[in-house]
Formats: sequence, structure tokens, C-alpha cells
Amino acid sequence: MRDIAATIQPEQDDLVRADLTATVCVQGAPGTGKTAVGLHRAAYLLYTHPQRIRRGGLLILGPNPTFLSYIAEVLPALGETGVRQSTLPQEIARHPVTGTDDERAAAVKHDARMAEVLRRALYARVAAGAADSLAVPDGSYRWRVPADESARIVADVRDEEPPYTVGRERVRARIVRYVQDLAERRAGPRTDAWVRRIERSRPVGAHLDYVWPRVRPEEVVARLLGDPDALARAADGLLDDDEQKAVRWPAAGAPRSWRSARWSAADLVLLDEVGGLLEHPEGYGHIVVDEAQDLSPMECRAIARRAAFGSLTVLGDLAQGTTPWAARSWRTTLAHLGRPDATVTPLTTGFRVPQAVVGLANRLLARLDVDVPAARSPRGDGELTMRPVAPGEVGSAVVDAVRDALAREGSVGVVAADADVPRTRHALDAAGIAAAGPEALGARVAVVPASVVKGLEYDHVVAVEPAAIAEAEGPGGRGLHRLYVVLTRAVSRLDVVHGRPLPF
Ligand SMILES: Nc1ncnc2c1ncn2[C@@H]1O[C@H](COP(=O)(O)OP(=O)(O)OP(=O)(O)O)[C@@H](O)[C@H]1O
Repeated sequence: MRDIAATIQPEQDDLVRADLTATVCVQGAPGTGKTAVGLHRAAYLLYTHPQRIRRGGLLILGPNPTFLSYIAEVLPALGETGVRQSTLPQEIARHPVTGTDDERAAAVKHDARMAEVLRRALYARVAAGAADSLAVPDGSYRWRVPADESARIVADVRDEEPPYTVGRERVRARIVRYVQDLAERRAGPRTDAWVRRIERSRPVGAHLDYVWPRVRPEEVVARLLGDPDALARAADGLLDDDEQKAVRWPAAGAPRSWRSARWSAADLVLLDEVGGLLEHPEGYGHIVVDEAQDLSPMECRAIARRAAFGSLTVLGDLAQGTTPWAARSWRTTLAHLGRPDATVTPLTTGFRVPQAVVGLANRLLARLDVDVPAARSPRGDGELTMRPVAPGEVGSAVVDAVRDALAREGSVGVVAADADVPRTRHALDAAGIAAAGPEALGARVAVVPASVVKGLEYDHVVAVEPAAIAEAEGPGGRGLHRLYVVLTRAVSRLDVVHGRPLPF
């Protein structure tokens, strides 16, 4: 990855210089410069609208910390000007992740229907009426707000759909207004100080705590996941019994209170959703989202909340979607991002990957269940080497491939299924080849788990046992998509070492 200012192509430049208010979505084949476009767009917006960007803030979201340290080197100026580079989990982390979900639970929690389930769970706390009338002592008077009057106020405020916390204060203000009218009719004009006193009076507070209680996101989510009845009510008609069962905390392991809950990564997304219902988060003036195809509907909503008054640059490749909820159409993702009408622009000229490698990757692309334009490469240089070997000889073939690469200039990325990483490192160690992990930027040889290679590139890539890389995603997983990512990381040479048949 390098600064592309000198060689930027017209179609890339149009995206970089799109108006600040425009949300752009780029469907770009591997190596077509999506990340480069996103970073240059950030720099361009900062340069042309310094005040607005500094006021609202600019956020760049990447898929993982390794990727972030990698892009931080490209346009270092961004780091100095208050651009925030982060991952979505970092952005929404209210708690450390200490819990886990099985696949089924995670899939339900990331589903768009959870937004409505959570909204119902939160508003289940607002009393539909049934409160006693409110009596507010005031010197020798006692002002009374009848229960049906209070219920009407609550219903009106609910219809107006303000954020929950604003709603509570609105109910308070209207109750006090009602009391003030009573008082003024009987005893003449009231002062501001009187109004403040009534607002803060104990009976008004207690009434409010009954009809529109103060609440934390943790309480709402813990109640929903921990109380089967609460879940059944909130999920009625939205989640079926199996789905409810999947997300419920098992009775035996349920925490006693939300304070001792062990939140999973998906729970943090739920907490963020409730947080957004309570109060609108402070937004950014612009958000660049890289690898956006991997976002779940609920994650998209978390981003949309932070861009309520700003615009987005949405970058991704449907063919590289590897999460269980990865997008199959940009329209759906854009709708969850709150920008259903944004234009989707394809980029198809791959700058990273030479023709020989693109040919192999496009063969695999044809097997993927997504409809995206294939990449073309203008580069006739580069090499593709296939090394079929006996299953027991993969380690030594990897060593040979790395030695071949080391005879040339450039970085070497040895990419293996996560479970094969220790074995691969061991083979290199035994051959006296020093290899770092993916986080050591600038290392000559890195052994990289397939799960973190997205967005990265190496001059020479040695892809280790493609069948294992694909299988690692599990049955029904996006194994071939993962493999497609791996096969498209090479800037000049790709060496495919396999002891088993290729899975495509
Ligand atoms: N106009 C250009 N001229 C020269 N090189 C370019 C140009 N655009 C992009 N590149 C280079 O191509 C490589 C790939 O770019 P980048 O990582 O932005 O692609 P990407 O679309 O995000 O890829 P992927 O989806 O595979 O992660 C980088 O080395 C980048 O510097």
C-alpha cells in the first residue's frame, strides 16, 4: 500500500472528491484501491472542509487492529489531525468482551429484527397507566394530577418518539406544566424558582420513576436475555421459539444482576442499540467504513447512529464477505446504514494483483454466490506457481516457496488456516527462516492466519493448503470467500502449496 496521489485514476479521483454531503459506496474487486480511495477521501475532506470536519470529527473504521496499524502508515498526516482510526468493536465497547456466543446466538443478535425487540424491551418499562394520581404538596396546597392525565401525557410523548431520556424529561416538564396551570388558576403566577422546585420535588420524581423510569442499557439487555417471559413479550411475532432459546442465557448460568453479566461481542452491539434509543450518540461529520461487506445489520445501525448528520464512504467487496452475516447486496447494507439511495460505484481495475493471479482468483469468484464484476489487471508482470505435493510434504514445500521468494526483493506473507499457523511457523523455524506475525509491519517474512489477512498485501504470498483455509470456516461458512481473500493479497507473486486437491 502506498500513497497513490501520483497515479490516481479518474474513477478513483471522482470518488475521492465527491461532495462532503454525498454518501458513496464502492464495490471494488480486490486491489482496486478501495482502501487507498477511502484514505485519500479522508485527506481530501479534511483539506477542503477543515472546520466542518474538525467540528464533527472524521472516523475511519477498519476490520481489525492489524489493518489499522497498516493503514496508519499510508497517510500519517491523518493521525495528526484528529482523524480517529478504529474498529467498530472498539467504538462501541462499553465493557470488555468476557462472554461468548455460539454461532446461532450471534446470528440472531446481529439480525435486524433485534432492533425492534430491543425497542419493545426498553419501552416495556414505560407504564401504560395504572399509576395512582400524583399529589404534589405546595405550601398549604396539594396539587393533584389524575392518573388518566399522567397516562395521556406519557402516551403523547411516546407518540412523539423522542430518545428515551429526552422522553422522560418531556414527561416531567408536562406534568409540572399541568401542576403550574392548576396553581396559577388558584393562586396567580408562579416564578421560575417555583417551577424548578416542583420539577425536583420528591413526589414528581417518584411518579416519573414509575411511569418512565431511568434505565441503563445493561438492565434492558440483561433482563431481555435473562428473563424468558420478558424475551417472549418483546420478541412476540419477531423471533420464533428456537431463536429465543438461542439467545437466552441458560437459567443455571444466568448472572444475578447485569453488573456481573459476561458480555459477548454481539451483546455489545445490543447494548449500543439500546444506548442509541436512550440518547442519540454524538456523531461524526464523516465516517469511512472499510470492508463494509462484513457488517451485520445491527452493526450497520451502530454506524448509522454515529453518522446521523454526516455522510459515509462505504468501501467493500461482496466477494470478500466472510462473516456469517456478510452482505449479499449493497442495497440491504446501505438501507441498514440509513442511506438506501446511495449510489454504488464499481471499481474493477486491480492495481495490486498481477494478471496471472487475477486469473486464478476469478476462477474461484465464479464459484461464489455473489453477483459482482470480476477484477481486471493491467499488469502482465508477476507469477503464479502451483505446488501440488504429497500431504506430508506441505511443510517442506512451504519452506521451498519462501526460499524462492527470499531470493527476490520484497515482503513475504505465508498465509495459512489459523489452525495451521503453529505448524507452518515451526517448519520455517526448523529451516532457519525467521518469521514474524502479521502485526510486525515491515518484517521480511510474516506468517499470517487467514482470518486476519483481509485488507493486507505482501509482495510474495505463499498460500498454504487452500482446502484447509476454506474448511476452517465450518460447514455452511464462507470458506471459499475466505480463500478468495487469501489468493488476492499478492503484489507480485503467488505460490499455492497444496497437499490436498484445491477446493475449486
Ligand atoms: N491508482 C493507483 N495507482 C497505483 N497503485 C494503486 C492505485 N490505486 C491503488 N493502488 C495500489 O493497489 C494496492 C491495493 O490497494 P487497496 O489496498 O486500496 O485496494 P483494496 O481495493 O482496498 O483491496 P482489497 O479489497 O483487496 O483489500 C495498494 O498497494 C495501492 O497502493
